[in-house]
Amino acid sequence: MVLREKHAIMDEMGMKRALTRIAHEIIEKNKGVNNVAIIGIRRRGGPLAQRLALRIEEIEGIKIPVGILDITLYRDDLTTLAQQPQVHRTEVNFDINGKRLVLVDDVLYTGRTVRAALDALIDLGRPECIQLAVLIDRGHRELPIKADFIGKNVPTSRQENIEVYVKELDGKDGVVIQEIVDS
Ligand SMILES: O=P(O)(O)OC[C@H]1O[C@H](OP(=O)(O)OP(=O)(O)O)[C@H](O)[C@@H]1O
Ligand SMILES: O=c1cc[nH]c(=O)[nH]1
Repeated sequence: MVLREKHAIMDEMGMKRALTRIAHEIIEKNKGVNNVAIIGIRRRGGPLAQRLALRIEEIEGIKIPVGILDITLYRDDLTTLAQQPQVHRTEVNFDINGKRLVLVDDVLYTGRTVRAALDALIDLGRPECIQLAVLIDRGHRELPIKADFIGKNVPTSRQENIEVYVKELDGKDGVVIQEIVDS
């Protein structure tokens, strides 16, 4: 896929502010964070989940459990993936039964990744509820999935791609919109 960068839609400060707002919204919606845990979807949902947990700890003074979910084996395009799927470890080292879970990802597009994540979570236990936080909602849903917490709504065409950069994996923070020149 050949991509041409069009413009930046969020810089480092914008990302920080969006995550701080989402942290406040999570606390408000759950009336505190006593029974709340955060789970990021690999890969970029992981660092975003860690940052949200840190922000919540700064605000509420409570350390909440954080996990990372690998959904590779639950994807509905597994049989059509060009390369062999790379399976990484799911790192959820706490009991999700009865927890109020916040699932975190960088981009929400068709909703298929979140669908797969829900499948993976249900295999781990029975949380009290699952909420969804995403940094970018770019529309074009193909499944009945909706985010509870959104950093930024970005209307896109299908000829575009959203790329989220996080310091932990990419050495910088930011979000850019790219044009798919050739698929
Ligand atoms: O709503 P969807 O249509 O499922 O799209 C959203 C997903 O797509 C991206 O992951 P991708 O599969 O591109 O892998 P990546 O995390 O390596 O970028 C992104 O990180 C989301 O997880
Ligand atoms: O634009 C998109 C669509 C899916 N996943 C991304 O990371 N970006």
